[in-house]
Amino acid sequence: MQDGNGLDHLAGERAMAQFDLQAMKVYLAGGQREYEISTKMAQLVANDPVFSKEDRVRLARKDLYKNSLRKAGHAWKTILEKGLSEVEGLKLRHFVDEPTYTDLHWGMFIPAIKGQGTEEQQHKWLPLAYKMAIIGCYAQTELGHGSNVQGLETTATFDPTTDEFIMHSPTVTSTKWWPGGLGKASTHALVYARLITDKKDHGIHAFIAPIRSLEDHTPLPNVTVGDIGVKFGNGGYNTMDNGFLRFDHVRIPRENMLMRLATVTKDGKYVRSNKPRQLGYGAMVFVRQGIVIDASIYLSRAVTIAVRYSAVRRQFGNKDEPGELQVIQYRTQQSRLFPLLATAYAYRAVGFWMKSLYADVMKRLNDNDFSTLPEVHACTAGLKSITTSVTADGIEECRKLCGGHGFLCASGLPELYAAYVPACTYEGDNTILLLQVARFLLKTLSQVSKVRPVGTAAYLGNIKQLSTQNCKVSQGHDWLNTSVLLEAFEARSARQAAAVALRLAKGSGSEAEFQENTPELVESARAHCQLILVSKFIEQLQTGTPEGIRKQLEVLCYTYAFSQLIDNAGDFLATGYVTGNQIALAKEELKHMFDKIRPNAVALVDAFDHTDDYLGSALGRYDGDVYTHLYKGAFKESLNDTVVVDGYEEYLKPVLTQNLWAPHSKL
Ligand SMILES: CCCCC/C=C\C/C=C\C/C=C\C/C=C\C/C=C\C=C\C(=O)SCCNC(=O)CCNC(=O)[C@H](O)C(C)(C)COP(=O)(O)OP(=O)(O)OC[C@H]1O[C@@H](n2cnc3c(N)ncnc32)[C@H](O)[C@@H]1OP(=O)(O)O
Ligand SMILES: Cc1cc2nc3c(=O)[nH]c(=O)nc-3n(C[C@H](O)[C@H](O)[C@H](O)COP(=O)(O)OP(=O)(O)OC[C@H]3O[C@@H](n4cnc5c(N)ncnc54)[C@H](O)[C@@H]3O)c2cc1C
Repeated sequence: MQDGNGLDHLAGERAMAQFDLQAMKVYLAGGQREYEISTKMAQLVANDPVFSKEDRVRLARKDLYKNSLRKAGHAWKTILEKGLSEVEGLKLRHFVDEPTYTDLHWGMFIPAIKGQGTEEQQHKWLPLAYKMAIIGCYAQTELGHGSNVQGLETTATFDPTTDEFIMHSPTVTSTKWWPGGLGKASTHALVYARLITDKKDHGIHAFIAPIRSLEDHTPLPNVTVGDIGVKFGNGGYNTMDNGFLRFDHVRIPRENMLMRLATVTKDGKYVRSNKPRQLGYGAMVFVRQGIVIDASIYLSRAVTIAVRYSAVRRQFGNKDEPGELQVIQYRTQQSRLFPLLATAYAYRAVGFWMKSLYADVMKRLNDNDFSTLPEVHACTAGLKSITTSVTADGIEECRKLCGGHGFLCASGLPELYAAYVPACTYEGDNTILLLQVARFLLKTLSQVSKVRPVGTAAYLGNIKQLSTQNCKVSQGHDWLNTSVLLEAFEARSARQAAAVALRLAKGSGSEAEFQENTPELVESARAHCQLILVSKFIEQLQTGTPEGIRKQLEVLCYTYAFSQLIDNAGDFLATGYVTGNQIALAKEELKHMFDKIRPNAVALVDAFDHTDDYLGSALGRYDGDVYTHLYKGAFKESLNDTVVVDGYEEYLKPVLTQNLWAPHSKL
């Protein structure tokens, strides 16, 4: 059997690297300490058979789910027994690499209580949640409404005679539908419902509703709850018990309404705090900011697989070189693959920045400074939208870049895609989120003469200059100036936003006109987000990047920016800021960047430091021994458990042995 020469090829690839691999690993991990924790947790998971990912795509749903419960339980036990810190625990969960109920418990239930609960409520619920004596989920979406949170129908009606809320699901469409962890695991749900006091509807508020017995896990009286069914793909998101939930006049104590933003008194009086009600959406902001770095991780996994495999795989050849060519040598392969590699790096850098942005807004909120909240909302919503869409498409592109073998589950790519693609929908449908960004841009522009825009919208303060001056690039290397690049992205975004704002301003202000312009609004939001991504990638590079990796990061940064410029050339050209010739010059520069990436490509994906266990891919193996493992893998296929397939006697043999023409066949 041919071993594909994989080992030799990747060793040769690694020898070509022109940067400090270790420094890059530390940079991508977010620092030396994070790197050490990551390495330790990756090994811990890889060496523990309970966390094995083998056969995940072959398990029936019940077994898959039970196995995922086993892993989550074992993860929690490991965290406790080893006394792992929060950061270590999160890393452990990361390497277990399976969506599960604990994600929603730690990722949304707890943050929502922290953000919306009073101190007293936090003291009551958080200790229980921290020791997992209760398991919580985030029950917002209903059968009838997901994006339109204000349209939710579940009611929480206050009964002053008993000092309780009556939770009720009045219609089929009011059934809670989708919450992760709700289906089978949760004991409590954070329910978003319409608050009604004295027949008055005060809109959507959050309530903690016990849903399952803490004794035997059975649903509480008048609670109907279960799993919504099998989802897209094998394995993938099917380890999660997304659930449905209905209440039939279920009573919960008044104190179970989270009362930091609004209160209902014992006698039924509704009192709003002076804090913005948007803080009720805080858990979504928290998760959205985290999704950006997650996008980088998912994309980097797919890119690692595709780059390593492209260096191993050989097809055709040319007269000038002996043997067949590695497919990574082909320009078309590079032009599809290297921008994705650069994108994974870009999202990592921007993800780090998002963390600081989030930390800053939290500090301000604690000091009752709400001034940056709209910008942070626009930023988290927009970047969540762009990065998840690009990553989902990028994983699929990597699958195609691996040719036929990419279609096998052994490549790891189909399952990666299935697990990732719902990110385009959860935490806000990506189009809805871009429309939020567009509304923010319109509002900012409408106030620009009175209020100086700040943060990521600051460039809109220069709208006049950006609308009148054009791009000065006359030779390819003029593009290798970050201010020139940034100005191009700023001008394109400012002009797109101004154009649609002007069109709307000329109209009657009706909702119908707004709707008519939503495609342009979404495009302008995308332009704004692409500007943020490019500018923050540049900014991150300019702040203390170690010498041994700076050059490579610059190459990746230009690759990212040029590919964005070229992929969106239509928009750039339509704004009139750049010319066709300037785009052509950028294309040439991009090819030069590919030449610089090529010798470093394998090392650049090695720097993501994904273990073979975590990647779970025969194509993306570190040693490049692809063919041996694809071949060995086939013998794990259950159809090959017997040499003669089950079903032969009943169904194959009769076909083979009847020896008759089909009665009406003309064959
Ligand atoms: C073993 C243990 C180990 C440990 C394990 C560890 C842990 C794991 C850790 C982490 C994992 C974390 C999470 C899990 C990962 C994945 C998630 C999986 C599940 C997903 C869950 C969900 O999907 S939850 C449901 C999400 N739903 C949505 O996103 C709905 C989208 N819709 C909306 O956001 C809104 O309704 C709307 C904004 C689109 C529409 O609103 P509108 O009707 O216009 O709104 P309002 O009138 O309500 O508001 C308008 C004004 O409010 C501003 N605004 C809107 N949103 C926000 C916001 N989020 N923040 C701040 N401000 C906001 C908006 O701009 C308007 O402002 P103006 O009035 O000024 O214009
Ligand atoms: C795997 C997964 C896990 C989830 N986990 C949770 C959870 O834990 N808790 C929870 O509460 N929810 C959860 N959700 C639900 C999720 O948050 C919603 O599905 C999401 O917010 C989208 O809402 P929707 O399904 O109502 O889509 P819809 O809003 O019905 O979208 C359908 C289509 O209509 C378009 N559309 C809708 N409104 C407009 C508009 N105004 N303008 C233009 N286009 C529009 C959308 O862009 C989309 O293309 C989960 C969903 C998934 C898939």
